[in-house]
Formats: sequence, C-alpha cells, structure tokens
Amino acid sequence: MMVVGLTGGIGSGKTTVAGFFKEKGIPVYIADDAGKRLLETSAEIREKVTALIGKEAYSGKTPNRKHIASVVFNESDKLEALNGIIHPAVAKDFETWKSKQNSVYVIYEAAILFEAGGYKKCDINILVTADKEEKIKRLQQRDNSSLEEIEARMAKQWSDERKKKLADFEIENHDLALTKSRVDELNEIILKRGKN
Ligand SMILES: CC(C)(COP(=O)(O)OP(=O)(O)OC[C@H]1O[C@@H](n2cnc3c(N)ncnc32)[C@H](O)[C@@H]1O)[C@@H](O)C(=O)NCCC(=O)NCCS
Ligand SMILES: Nc1ncnc2c1ncn2[C@@H]1O[C@H](COP(=O)(O)OP(=O)(O)OP(=O)(O)O)[C@@H](O)[C@H]1O
Repeated sequence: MMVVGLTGGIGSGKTTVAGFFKEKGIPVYIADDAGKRLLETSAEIREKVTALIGKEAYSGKTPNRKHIASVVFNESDKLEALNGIIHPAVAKDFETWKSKQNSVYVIYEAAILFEAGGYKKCDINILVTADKEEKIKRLQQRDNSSLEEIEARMAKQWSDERKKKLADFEIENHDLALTKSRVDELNEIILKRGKN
C-alpha cells in the first residue's frame, strides 16, 4: 500500500484537501489530530510534557494547548523537545492504523512533514499552498487567532519555496472548486502509479 504525504503551511487548507481525498474513499490519517489525542490520552506523554513545560501544561488530564503553544512557539529548544516526545508516538500510531486499511493508497496528512523528515517514509508527497495573506485571513476567521500567534507558528515552518523542492505535486488552494478538481486529477495519477 502506498503512503501519500500531504502537507502545507499553517492555514494552507491541507485538512480541507484531505477531506476531498476522503470523499473519494481514500483513508486519511491526520497527524495533528493524532498528536492532540495522544497528548490527552497517553500517561507517558503527559508526564514528559509536564516535565518539559511545567504543571500549567495540564488541567487534570486535559492539556492546556494554548499554554503549551505559547511556550513552544516562542522557545525553539522546547518545540524541538516536544516534537521529540510527540512524533515517535504518532509514527507508531500511524503504523497501527495503516495495517488496518485496505486501499491502493492512504493519505498521511502532517503539518511539518518536510521539516520533521516524515516525507522520506512516503511514496509520494503533496504540498498545499496559498498566499500568506490568504492563510492569515482564513486562520483569523477560523480560530480567532492573533496575527502574532499565527506568525510565531509560520516562523517555525519552512517556506513554500523550500518545500516545493521536495514535493512531487503541488495543490494551489485558492478556489475550492479548482482545488477539488486537482484532487480528482491527482487521485487518478496516484491510482495509476499504484497499479504499475
Ligand atoms: C503545540 C500544540 C499543543 C498546539 O496545539 P493547537 O491545537 O494550538 O494546534 P494544532 O495541533 O491544531 O496545530 C495547528 C497548526 O500549528 C502548526 N504546528 C503544530 N505543531 C507544530 C510544530 N511542531 N512545528 C511547527 N508548526 C506546528 C501547524 O501548522 C498545525 O497545522 C500542538 O500543535 C503540538 O503538540 N505540537 C507539537 C507536535 C506536533 O508537531 N504536532 C503536529 C504533527 S504530529
Ligand atoms: N480555498 C479556500 N477558500 C476559502 N476558505 C478556505 C479554502 N481552503 C480552506 N479554507 C478555510 O480556511 C481554514 C483553514 O483551512 P484548513 O483547516 O483546511 O487548513 P490547514 O492547513 O489544515 O490548517 P492548520 O495548519 O491550522 O491545521 C478553514 O476554516 C477552511 O474552511
């Protein structure tokens, strides 16, 4: 079974694109969601994250994601350490999930697929792009995020130019109808590759 990595900068629309693949019957794994789930359910992760960030990282067993984000997106060492706690657990969870799927290919959607090196384990990598202003507008509408919070995360991610060099395909996500037809087109290409 082929693994197709799907990534894009914050607010690019990668989850929206993943949804279009899902509508076509393709199994989709969302690493951001798995990371959040494991942050909440794994006692081992809770212990490590509390040791890294402090007691304020959790209220009981519930992670204070806003607080964790405010620490790690302003302190690179702590972000690296948090990645080191979450990423191996997500990789393991993905392998378990993948072994239960029955499809020519699955989508592995991850925010920092290139930055964290996960793209090397994928057979094909797709990059979703949008203009910076467009991404900021979408995030402000979706999350009520401040410009400062959005820019702190953007600063920790590679530029689209750098990511394009490693991507096999790009989806420019401006007009949703065009994005959807690009997904149809890529799905056909990937299915053909899977048969060869
Ligand atoms: C810091 C945390 C608690 C913030 O949670 P929050 O709900 O605010 O954000 P969420 O997880 O939905 O991510 C939203 C976006 O932030 C950006 N982002 C998240 N983690 C990272 C990271 N490690 N590096 C750069 N950008 C990141 C991405 O663009 C992502 O799509 C959470 O993102 C986290 O645990 N991150 C570290 C682990 C990680 O890399 N997760 C993502 C893939 S497994
Ligand atoms: N082409 C588009 N036109 C208008 N709005 C869009 C478009 N694509 C996505 N959106 C909206 O922009 C917001 C961000 O999209 P989405 O959640 O898919 O991005 P993401 O890259 O997964 O975000 P994050 O990096 O935060 O995980 C959502 O509210 C979504 O509905």
